[in-house]
Amino acid sequence: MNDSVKGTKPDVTLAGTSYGKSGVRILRVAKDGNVHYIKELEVSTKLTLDTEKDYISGDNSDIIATDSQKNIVYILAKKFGIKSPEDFSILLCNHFLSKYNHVMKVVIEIEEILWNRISYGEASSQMYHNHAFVHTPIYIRNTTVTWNRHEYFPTVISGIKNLRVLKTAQSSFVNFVDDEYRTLPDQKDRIFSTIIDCDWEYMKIPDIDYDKSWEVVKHCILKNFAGDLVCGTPSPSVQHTLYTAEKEALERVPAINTIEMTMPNKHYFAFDFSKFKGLEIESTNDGDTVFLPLDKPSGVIYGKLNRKPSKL
Ligand SMILES: O=c1[nH]c(=O)c2[nH]c(=O)[nH]c2[nH]1
Repeated sequence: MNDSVKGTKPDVTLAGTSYGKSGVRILRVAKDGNVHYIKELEVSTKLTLDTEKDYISGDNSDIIATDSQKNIVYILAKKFGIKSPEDFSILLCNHFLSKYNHVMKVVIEIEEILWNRISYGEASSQMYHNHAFVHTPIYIRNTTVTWNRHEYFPTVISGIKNLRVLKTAQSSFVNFVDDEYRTLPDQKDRIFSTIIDCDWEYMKIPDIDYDKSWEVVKHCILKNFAGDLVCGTPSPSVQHTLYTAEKEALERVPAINTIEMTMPNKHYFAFDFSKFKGLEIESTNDGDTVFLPLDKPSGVIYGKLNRKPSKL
């Protein structure tokens, strides 16, 4: 037999462990008289213990069952409410670390399922329903909070996922490398469409208003993509638009340390009408026109911006 498959006992070391419950779905209703407020979350918990005996020798005596972890999510939500996904994650981390001395690390991941109050009426006299909501899955709000036992405060990462946007003006892409591989002409006026995933990490400080910060980052992304409501804002490339959005987010939310974003370039190419000889259809982007959405391939543009350490 070949040496590499002989039945010798390998010398091994357990290089990493964690265990928990994923897909813990919860809806919490808070009632202020007839006016109800809801939060729906999908939570995942992960614990790392200070022993490995559960893995190595089958001794379960230190295991906090994943079923118990799930129960803790419901009990803390009932007792303390859900202020924001980030605050609730911090609460859960804190609970696991303070209740169980042998828990060394907690990772809580949450995705929020977004509902808006049902409303009727004109914009100026909009009326909002007391207790009926409409699902608004136009993006996903997510967070990952990691707390190591010996750290004073956890690492809080917040994110927005699947934010799909499109604009029909103020996007160009010109002056890129012109060599034997290039077929793409300069595009002075193109469709710009992308599905944004963005994550940002906060400084390790308490009392951050996570809801407000999240809204500001979302606003920075949308504003740097779309610009002024009437005139828009020019985009010379996906790269530059991504950078300006991240830069404004760091300027406007001092508690954010670092921000990263992926903007796939979902291509929409002008349909080529030039082959239809007898139809006299203009084949330019001027005036009304028709585009071909291209599913694949798409460009993938990524950028991460860190705040420079202060010189103080
Ligand atoms: O904004 C863009 N950036 C690129 O890097 C690129 N590459 C490409 O083919 N089209 C585009 N558009």
